[in-house]
Amino acid sequence: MKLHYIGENNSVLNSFIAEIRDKNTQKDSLRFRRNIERIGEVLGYELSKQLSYSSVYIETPLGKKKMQLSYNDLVLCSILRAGLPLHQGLLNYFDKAENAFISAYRSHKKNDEKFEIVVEYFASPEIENKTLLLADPMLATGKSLVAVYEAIKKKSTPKEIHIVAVIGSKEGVDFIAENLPENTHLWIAAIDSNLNSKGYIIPGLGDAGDLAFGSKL
Ligand SMILES: O=P(O)(O)OC[C@H]1O[C@H](OP(=O)(O)OP(=O)(O)O)[C@H](O)[C@@H]1O
Ligand SMILES: O=c1cc[nH]c(=O)[nH]1
Ligand SMILES: [Mg+2]
Repeated sequence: MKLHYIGENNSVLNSFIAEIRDKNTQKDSLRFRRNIERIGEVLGYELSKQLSYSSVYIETPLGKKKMQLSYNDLVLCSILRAGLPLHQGLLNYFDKAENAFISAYRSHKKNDEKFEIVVEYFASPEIENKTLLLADPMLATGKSLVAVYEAIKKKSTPKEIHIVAVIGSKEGVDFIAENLPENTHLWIAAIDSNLNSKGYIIPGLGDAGDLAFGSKL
């Protein structure tokens, strides 16, 4: 897996990350969602530099200009719920991409901190031999992304995979590197050192799905 740690260098990206982490600013859920969307736009722009390009002539009212345009068949697949604002940010830039949605949630046994990932809903166009962009803001243990990849693999094999994540843990990054194919790229804005006993990223930001859409039962 090739790691692209975009937040490692100073840029405006880190002011969006600071706002989604900040316990006061993140109370504004509209701003939280919009910041995740803006991070999707920045990561999408960086990712676009790795796509395949060919020459195309564009006719202006006054002449012709040869330009390099990407020709990948993109499928943008996001993991519900927290993936939705990140999906919108990516779609703002990759406006011709096809779209897929998949659900993944943590299922806990009673009074147990251990959990397994349940993947249920999967609505997708054909992914075979296409460029798959898999979006989820949080990469904690990495189990959701791997479970989602296994579910997708049962149906089709993408040509290449680009994971787009906002905040990850070192452990989660290592886990997906071990369990996803070699031609996978990870585009990530921030990597934190720790996970707590409940599998939350420390310091992270809390629960991205709840911050974007409210708490669930
Ligand atoms: O790397 P992992 O340990 O698998 O954890 C990361 C997952 O947890 C979050 O989803 P969550 O289960 O909270 O669902 P939600 O988006 O509905 O809140 C997040 O959006 C990831 O999908
Ligand atoms: O830190 C975490 C871990 C999982 N899901 C989140 O939203 N945050
Ligand atoms: Mg959540």
